[in-house]
Amino acid sequence: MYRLVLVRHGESIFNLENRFTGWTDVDLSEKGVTEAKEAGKLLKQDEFVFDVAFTSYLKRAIKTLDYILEEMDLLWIPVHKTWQLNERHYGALQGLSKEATAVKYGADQVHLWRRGYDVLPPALTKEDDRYPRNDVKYRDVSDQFIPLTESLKETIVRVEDYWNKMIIPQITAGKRVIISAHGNSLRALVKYLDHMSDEEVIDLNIPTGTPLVYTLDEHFKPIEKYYLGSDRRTEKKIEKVADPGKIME
Ligand SMILES: O=C(O)[C@@H](CO)OP(=O)(O)O
Repeated sequence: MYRLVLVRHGESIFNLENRFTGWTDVDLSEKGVTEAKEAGKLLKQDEFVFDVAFTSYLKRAIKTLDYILEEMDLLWIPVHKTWQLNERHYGALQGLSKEATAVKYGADQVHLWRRGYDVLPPALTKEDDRYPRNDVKYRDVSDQFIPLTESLKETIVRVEDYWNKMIIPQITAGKRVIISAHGNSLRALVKYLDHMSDEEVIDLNIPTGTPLVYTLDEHFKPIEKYYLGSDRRTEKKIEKVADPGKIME
């Protein structure tokens, strides 16, 4: 049996402003920092220990992990960073207000873009400043993997590939693993681990800064899964992610 902890970064500046984020490299808000530290405290209180950590190339996830590891006095453990755990790329929606987009295109369309399994948000052009090829972080990533937009289905392909090639070998070697990532890259991983259907994943929303603890059998089949901390708070956070600015009303 293995234990695995997944955590979505604490609230970011774009979460606070209710804007589409994707690969935009925004920082944590003040509340996000507090959430990350609280996640670390909860993990320490419940006597979790990690041998290795994985995160994305985006600072909101990296910093969340750092705050957690600092609380646990584990800043020394190896941390693997990868673009493959980045948030789902939101194409030309990145930076736009979710509320204004819902007013312009309708709440149903925005819901489809946000939660439709194989729905692609409008794509960037290669001339756009937001095109990740222009960002030094991705200089070693080959062109075929640099997105102009991404569906959850496509996000799953890169997350699943990294999980199988890089994370599973660590877990089977007996390492205790924590993964700090993003709302949709974690939806991708949870869908894969839980064998969720394409329909079920539409209603899956991952709360910010809340450790999700998995117990997996030797074939990586989940036996148990729960969020650390108060159920009520987690519920409220999930509701907020499902409907950030009450845009579906
Ligand atoms: O904007 C984003 O990148 C994500 C996560 O913050 O938002 P959503 O929950 O709308 O997919």
